[in-house]
Amino acid sequence: MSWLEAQGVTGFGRSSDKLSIFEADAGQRGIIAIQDIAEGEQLVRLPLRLALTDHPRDEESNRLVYEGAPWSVRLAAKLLREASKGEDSAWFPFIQALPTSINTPLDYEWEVLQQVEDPYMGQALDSAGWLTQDAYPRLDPHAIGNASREEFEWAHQVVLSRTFGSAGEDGGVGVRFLMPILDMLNHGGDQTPLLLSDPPMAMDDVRWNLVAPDSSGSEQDNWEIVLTANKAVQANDEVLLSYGERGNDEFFGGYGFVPPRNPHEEMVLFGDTVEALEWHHHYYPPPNAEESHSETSAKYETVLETVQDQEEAELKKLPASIKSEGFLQDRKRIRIGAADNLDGRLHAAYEGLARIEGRGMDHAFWAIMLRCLELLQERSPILTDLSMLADPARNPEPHEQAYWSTILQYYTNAIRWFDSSPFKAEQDEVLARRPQVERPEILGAEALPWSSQLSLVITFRTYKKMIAWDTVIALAAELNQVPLAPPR
Ligand SMILES: C[S@@+](CC[C@H](N)C(=O)[O-])C[C@H]1O[C@@H](n2cnc3c(N)ncnc32)[C@H](O)[C@@H]1O
Repeated sequence: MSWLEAQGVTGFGRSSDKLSIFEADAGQRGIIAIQDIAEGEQLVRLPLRLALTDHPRDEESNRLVYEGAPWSVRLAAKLLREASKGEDSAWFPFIQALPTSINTPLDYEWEVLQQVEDPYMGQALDSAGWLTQDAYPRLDPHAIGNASREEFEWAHQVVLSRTFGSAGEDGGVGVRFLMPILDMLNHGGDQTPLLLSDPPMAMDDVRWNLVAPDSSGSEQDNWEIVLTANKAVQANDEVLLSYGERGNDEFFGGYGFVPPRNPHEEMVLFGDTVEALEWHHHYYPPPNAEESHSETSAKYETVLETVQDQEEAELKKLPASIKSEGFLQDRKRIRIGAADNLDGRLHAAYEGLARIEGRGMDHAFWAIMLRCLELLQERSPILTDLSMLADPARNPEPHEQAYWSTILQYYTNAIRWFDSSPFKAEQDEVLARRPQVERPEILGAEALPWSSQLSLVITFRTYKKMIAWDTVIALAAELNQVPLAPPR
């Protein structure tokens, strides 16, 4: 704390200040209000020079770290160089306060990770693991303060779970940084009361801003990070910061937690538009059986070109600095979100085909519903997951258990409702057109010992299934074949 004061931090560490660090279960820390806070109050000012930063023009990193290294590797290397200086590092007290172990899925048992069931999350975890494997041997020992592989893995996870980014001039990320105190704030994002499609409430209490010297009003000739209350906070309440409006993959993969009832959660339906069209062709062969192969290809090409032209036009509008290989790859993915949020490209592609093939204009909705049902069929049943989450022997926390019990009831009714609707038989018939694929035998989650890791994995995969079922139900309602929504 005296280090913070010496560095010019105000609003934190003295008995008169309104915020303090608290320690919760399993060594997790957070920030708590120790006095009532009013909305709009400026709470903490942190000089920017306190931050450990990375940006593309950082000369030291450009000299020491291999070309093309991602920002996370550059910042992890910088952290390790400082750590190797011990007490001589200007960041010694900050480094001392970092968690010694960071529990993200990268460290999970293999059996537990098999239960994720989402191939895209699986791929993301593989690439994150591969990135550290690949980076370590490429780093000169000087670049990482002679750190061991384990130390590099630790630093990389620290960076992935604690870095902030400032907005760049072109709309991308400018400077990425690790900042004492700011990095002690836990995430509170948007949260819905029950279903992911319900209206959300913002759970964050504070925001941070980068303030230039002349506009800050402070006497210091320094850029500062200023933490301000978004709303009134009562003494003894935890103070939360939103890490951003993102789907659960980023929270789970990078930070190792799954935010409850996140309205920004998404599920990938296809890797890209080409895959979506191939899938369509398998399930919905041309209505005219006489059609030649080249005629069919020409139709699909036309639709693909139209969608790709739109994609390119959208991409041109985005700042160059965000268009990394990973970003472009990710953008190709076709997702569904909560609240009936369909990817426009998928709808356009299926509607385009329906028009050319003379199918009903509802066809796109039927096809997207079918894809959700297929993905649900490929995974373990949602009701089994919900029964585990609602089981007091597994999930002793009363609020969570009560929530999952209500959700179990809702989806039990919803699935019963769907099964008795006209959609069920029609969609089963189409699904039967495709030969069943042999799937590897994976032990059911019920057979594994319950643990906090397994609980997170089951929670993660359940939210995906909720999104898929919500889409099925929303599309069924849209198609208006059934008069009532499932009872709540
Ligand atoms: C920026 S740090 C926040 C401080 C951290 N709790 C600590 O003890 O140092 C981010 C990490 O905090 C934890 N965390 C943050 N928000 C959380 C949340 N809403 N639920 C559970 N864990 C959270 C996760 O372990 C995450 O990787």
